[in-house]
This record gives sequence, C-alpha cells and structure tokens, in this order.
Amino acid sequence: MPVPNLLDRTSQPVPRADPLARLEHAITAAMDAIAAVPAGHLVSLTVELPNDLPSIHPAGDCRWLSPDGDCALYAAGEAFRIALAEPAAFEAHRAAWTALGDIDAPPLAFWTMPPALDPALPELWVPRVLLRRADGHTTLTVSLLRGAVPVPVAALRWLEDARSLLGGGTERTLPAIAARIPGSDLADWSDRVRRTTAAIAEGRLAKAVLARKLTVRLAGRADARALADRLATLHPSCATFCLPHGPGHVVAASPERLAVKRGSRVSSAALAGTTRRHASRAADAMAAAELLASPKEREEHAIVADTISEALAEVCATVERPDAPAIMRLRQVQHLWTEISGTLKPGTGFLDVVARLHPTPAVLGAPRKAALDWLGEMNEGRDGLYTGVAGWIDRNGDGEAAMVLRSAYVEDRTAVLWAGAGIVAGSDPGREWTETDLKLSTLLNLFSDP
Ligand SMILES: C=C(O[C@H]1C=CC=C(C(=O)O)[C@@H]1O)C(=O)O
Repeated sequence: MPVPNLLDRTSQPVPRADPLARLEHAITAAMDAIAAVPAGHLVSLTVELPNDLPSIHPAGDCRWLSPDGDCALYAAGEAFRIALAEPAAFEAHRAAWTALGDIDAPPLAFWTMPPALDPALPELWVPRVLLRRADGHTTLTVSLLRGAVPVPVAALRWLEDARSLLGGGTERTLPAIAARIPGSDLADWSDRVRRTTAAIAEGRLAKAVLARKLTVRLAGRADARALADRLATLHPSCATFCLPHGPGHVVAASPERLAVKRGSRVSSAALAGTTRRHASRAADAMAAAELLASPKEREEHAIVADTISEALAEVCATVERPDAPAIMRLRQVQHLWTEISGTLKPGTGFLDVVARLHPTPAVLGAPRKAALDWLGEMNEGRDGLYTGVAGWIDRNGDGEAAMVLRSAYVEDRTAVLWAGAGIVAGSDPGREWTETDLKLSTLLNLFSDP
C-alpha cells in the first residue's frame, strides 16, 4: 500500500470548510506523537470542524442521537473491541488512552449489554472514525490501537474512513412490508398473562415483564441507518440509535434512559405504567390523569423506581427522587416517569453503575431472582438485544445508556420487532396486548403496507 507523504503539507494553509483537509493536516502534525504511544494502547486524534459545514448526512453504520438533540454521534469502523467479562475490563484501556488534538472533546467507545436471559457477554468497541455534534461543537475523531497497523497505514485508512463517513449516502426510502410472522397470538399471550397473574397471587413474585415478537419480511433491503434517522425525527425525546450487532443492526427509539453520567453526577429514570395517546387534548389529559391515579399502574411504577433508588443508594452519597411520578408523552403511548439522580461516591465507574441497574424491573420484573426464574419457566425468549442496554462511554468515564426498547433487529430484508408489558396483580390480558401493539407500532409504522 502506498504511504502518503503527509509531512510535506504541514506548512500549507488549511481550507476552513474542508473537513478532510483539516483532518489530514492534524494527522500530519501528530504523526510523531501517535508513533510515541506504546503498542497495545489506544490513541485518538480530534479536530474541530465548523458548525456551519454545508449539510453533512453522515454515512457510517453506527449512530446515536441523544434525547432532544443533546448529542449526535455518527461512527464507522472498529479500532478496538473487547468483551466486557466485568464492567471494569475497560478501565485500564481507558486510563491509558491518549487523546490528541486541539479541542477537549474526549474520544469514546460504544457498548452493548445483552438482556438478562441471554448469556452473551457485553461488548465494547472504539470506532475508527467518529463525527460528534455536542455542546455547540462539531468534531471529528479518529482512533487506533497502537501496534495493530503501522501508523502511516492507519493514517491513510483514517482519511478513507472520514471521506466515506462524511460523504453520506443513507438510503432514504424504506421498504414496504411483504409479510408479518407473529411469534405469538392473543390466545397464547392471554394464557401467559393469566399464568403470571396467578403466580403473583400465589406470592411467587410481584411483577414479570412478558414480551411478544413480530418478524417482518420486507419487500426490499432495510437500511438500518435510514430507520434510525426516521425514528429520530419522529421521536426527538427518545435516545435513537443504530448499532451493528452480529450480521445485522439494532435500531431503536428508546424512551428509557437507564443512566447518564457527567462528572460525579449520575441520573437514571424509572419508566413503567402505560396508557395510549388520544387525538383530542382533553381525552389525552384525562388518560394521563387516570394513569397517575391508577393503583395498579402506580404499583407497577413504584417497583421500578424503588429498585433504581436502592441500586443508586449503594454507590451514591446522595440520591434525589421526586415524591410522585410525572407523565412522559410519546407518539403512541404515555408513561409514568420518575427521574432519579445522585452524586457518585468516588471509585464507581459508569459501566459499574449500568451493570448494577440492569436489568431493572421495567424490563424483567421483581424480585429479580423470582422474575428470572419465572421467565425461564415460561420459556420467555428475547433476541436482537431487545431489553438489553446500549450506550457510549468516553475517555473521561462519562456516558449514556438506554434500554433497547421500541427496537428492531434488522438484517437484509427482515426486521425482528419485540414489545413487552409489565404484568402485576390486576393486569388484564387484552389491555396488555393492546399496549404491546402500540409499542410495536413505533417501528412497524415506519414501513408501509403493500
Ligand atoms: C417492555 C417494554 O416497556 C417497558 C418500559 C416502559 C413501560 C412498560 C410498561 O408499562 O409495561 C415496560 O415496563 C417495551 O417497550 O417493550
């Protein structure tokens, strides 16, 4: 492979609006510093780009859009990947991570944790190239595990990666549905709900989250990135993401923020208790008032909020939680929602906090062991990362984690959708079925019927 003579160009002026020229210039200037990083250590280089760049529709098969546009991440390639046998497995790599560049925008890794019923290990990877829009800055970061390839070869690859990431190319149209293959029907669902409420009445457990699967065959290939972009437009208050997973991608618009960490502050949210949206404002407000007043929904919610509060109390010096839940309004449904936050005691990392919180009773049930046993007994499966967790962690140890809900696993012409509902004493099978229909429609509505 030819090696670019990058060094000859350091003295040339850098065109302000040309991101690739900026990156090339910065790489050239940093070659010696990159080469000085010991083998086996991560090194990243970040350049700041103008915020007013002519519109970029980034490509890359990895994207993360935080609620309310707080942070947008577009990434491609893999500089480094590890299985997280324990949350601390990444800490040494993080501590030894060299960040170069003229702006303080820490490089970051993406990670996923499987659902409770899946024995797979959590995984973490650092993308080779990352475009980030956050805190009023647009930045481009390239990363490398030293020793993996010679630095000049990595430099060439970075420029290639950045060119294709910034070049865009997301397929805009989404395919129509060719066939729907339900994993269960109303009779099967009702049977599972009744058996669960009977087990709750016997005192075996307090809550279990049952789920149903819907496989959708599509008339053409589904572009997971385009799905995520569409979800982000429709559900701006959710964390929207598209992450590579196995041979396909996981796409979601998740309303459930499991954890966010900034410095020593950490925040989580209990989300449980659901009702539908209504076209008229009065009917919508009435449904929300009924949700807030329902003892059944409040109990379902309190189980989650108490569990999160207890988990945070173990690692935080202080925990703040409002007295009563608020309403989170989404397009299809409204939920009971309680934000719970705290100040971390020293020594607990972000991934530790996530591992401690996951799985919450919002996706599993309670008590944890009894719910796990019950779901095992009921042969409740999950796949495509549904009810797992996904997120990012940066070199400073800050990060964001969202439950994989309102999601699809997309591969070629197939999308596998899941939705679940918390079953407690008093749950009605028909109502819970309608609730899962509404949750499934988050993804299903993106595809047109033939
Ligand atoms: C399990 C799901 O939602 C959870 C999150 C919010 C509200 C829920 C509920 O009211 O049942 C569920 O616990 C899902 O969307 O598949």
